[in-house]
Amino acid sequence: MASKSSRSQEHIRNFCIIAHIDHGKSTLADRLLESTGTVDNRGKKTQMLDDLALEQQRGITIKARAVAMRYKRDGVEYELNLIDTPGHVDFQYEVSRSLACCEGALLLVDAFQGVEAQTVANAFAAMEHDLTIVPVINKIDLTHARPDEVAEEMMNSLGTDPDECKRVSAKTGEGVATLLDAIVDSVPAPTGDPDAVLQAMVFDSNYDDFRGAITYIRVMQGTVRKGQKIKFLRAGSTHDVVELGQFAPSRVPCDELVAGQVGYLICNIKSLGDVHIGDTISIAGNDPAPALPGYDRPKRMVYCGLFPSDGQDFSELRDALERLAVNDPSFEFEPETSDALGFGFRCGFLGLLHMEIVQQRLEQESDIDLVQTAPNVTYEITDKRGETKNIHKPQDVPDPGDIEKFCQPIVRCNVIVPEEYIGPVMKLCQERRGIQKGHEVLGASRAMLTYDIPLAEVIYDLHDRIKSCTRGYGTLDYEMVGYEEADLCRLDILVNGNRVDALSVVCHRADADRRGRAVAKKLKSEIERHMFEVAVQAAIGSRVIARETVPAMRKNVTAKCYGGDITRKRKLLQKQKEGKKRMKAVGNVEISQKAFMAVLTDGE
Ligand SMILES: Nc1nc2c(ncn2[C@@H]2O[C@H](COP(=O)(O)OP(=O)(O)OP(=O)(O)O)[C@@H](O)[C@H]2O)c(=O)[nH]1
Repeated sequence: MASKSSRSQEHIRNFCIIAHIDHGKSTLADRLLESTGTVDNRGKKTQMLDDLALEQQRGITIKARAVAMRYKRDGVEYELNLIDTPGHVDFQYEVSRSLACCEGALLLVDAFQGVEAQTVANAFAAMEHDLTIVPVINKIDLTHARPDEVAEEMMNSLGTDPDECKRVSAKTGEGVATLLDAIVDSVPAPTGDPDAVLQAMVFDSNYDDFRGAITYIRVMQGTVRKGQKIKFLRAGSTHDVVELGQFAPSRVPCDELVAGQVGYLICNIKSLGDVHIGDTISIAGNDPAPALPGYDRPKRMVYCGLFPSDGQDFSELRDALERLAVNDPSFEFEPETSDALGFGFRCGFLGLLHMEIVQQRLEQESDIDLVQTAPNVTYEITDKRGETKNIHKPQDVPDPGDIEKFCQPIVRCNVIVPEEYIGPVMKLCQERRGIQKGHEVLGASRAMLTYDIPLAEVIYDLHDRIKSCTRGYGTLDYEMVGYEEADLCRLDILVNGNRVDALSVVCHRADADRRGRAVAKKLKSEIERHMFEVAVQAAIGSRVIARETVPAMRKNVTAKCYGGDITRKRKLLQKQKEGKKRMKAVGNVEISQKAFMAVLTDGE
């Protein structure tokens, strides 16, 4: 039932929960919803803010969610707007848009794990948005909880006051009532003139099969009303407000949302592609409010090829990607043909986890068996004519003679490790061409190492290698810092002189010989013998740097059939014909899809 929301701003608090993965954001959100009576604990599903099937399956929060809670104290009713945000570095842009809609942040740290890489990254992001930070130590019910030490670590690494740290157990609910009072008393009320021209920030969106795009907004100034004509300033599109309201935690329509409030709009928008996170909403008429700062098109950091493992599923894969893009506009895809794998798509993702999640969702929601090529990054190349281009595919890199400047994306990595693993982690980062930028002691025999590392050296397996060389205790967080020139080259693979596009890679010139030899050796072992010698070469431009030879077949495979019964010969030739279907011809050489797979999916 629609209700007029006439909340005065002084009784509104907008805050989010930020933390390292698994430190308890979603569980604490459940407790806050319960303690304010927003949900009763009879009907609730745990982690009710994680509603994407994959979130519940993987136990991680992928999409931000907003919920309005009513909290009564001393006869006054407060509206507490909670935004639960993804903690993973891949979704940093969504975290920053959620922070921009809040005045406060609960900085949650596990009472046993202590400060981790994403704790630091998210705390710095909250400070950049001038949010009031409420330090919270969670899981104090754990046997090995060490809240005093963790409070010390937080002071050393984040400058928080140990006496200000709220100590809670999101599992048992201990300390949650005190935390609610701290939110009311510490987080400032929002400002903004409800009578000014409407200016609202889009901080999230999701797709409802019946109502289309649901746009999450924070009203910065003015008032948005049901039936009003509004404009998305960056997208340039205008829409009528069909429904608006808040989530508590399901949708509760109301007549208006005033400056300071967080809620949702429904405008019969059929595709999430028309809703851009970070966009500004204002009136559709003349003199709209100015666009809010901080809007940024999602930066795809990682690309890979996705191909149906069986050629017939191409159209199914296309339909599945289109369906997924409606609900997750942050990844992009375009058709690509590969002489190795046939028809497929080149996809761009926010990061490695995002790529994994999209691939899993595709395979779950459309049960297509996918082949994924090794992920790579976007390079910035300036040619001899001074023209700079972003290159997403290795085969599009120009020949060496036409390259003036070859730049690669660099990320700043924060690695938090127990002191005994500092040596192995430093060695690993140096092997990945990292430049050390910092070494901070965090107390409790832990340290934070900061390295600038090429993104191409991070995306494939640096996170796993850090986990394995620190027995799982190390944590990694990174953020883009820019592009830097490097001595890079395109390494090509030729079969009897014909370049195999799908096998071209970008690598450091110093690595090219090693990688060329390894790929040539692997491909040689996978290519079947022909009636002639097959030369497998690795080359940089016209310079061959490695060669392997597949010797010619010495005898005719059907020879042993002569004199044998005709059916056996026919069966053998039929088998050969079957085998041919899965072959890709490169010049006069036939290479099996298995051979390409062996090379394409290898991270080397
Ligand atoms: N013992 C104990 N376990 C907790 C507490 N809070 C959360 N947990 C557990 O810690 C794990 C992670 O909790 P989540 O709430 O999913 O953590 P999160 O930060 O939302 O994780 P992401 O959504 O992946 O970022 C779950 O198994 C929770 O049951 C607590 O106060 N005490």
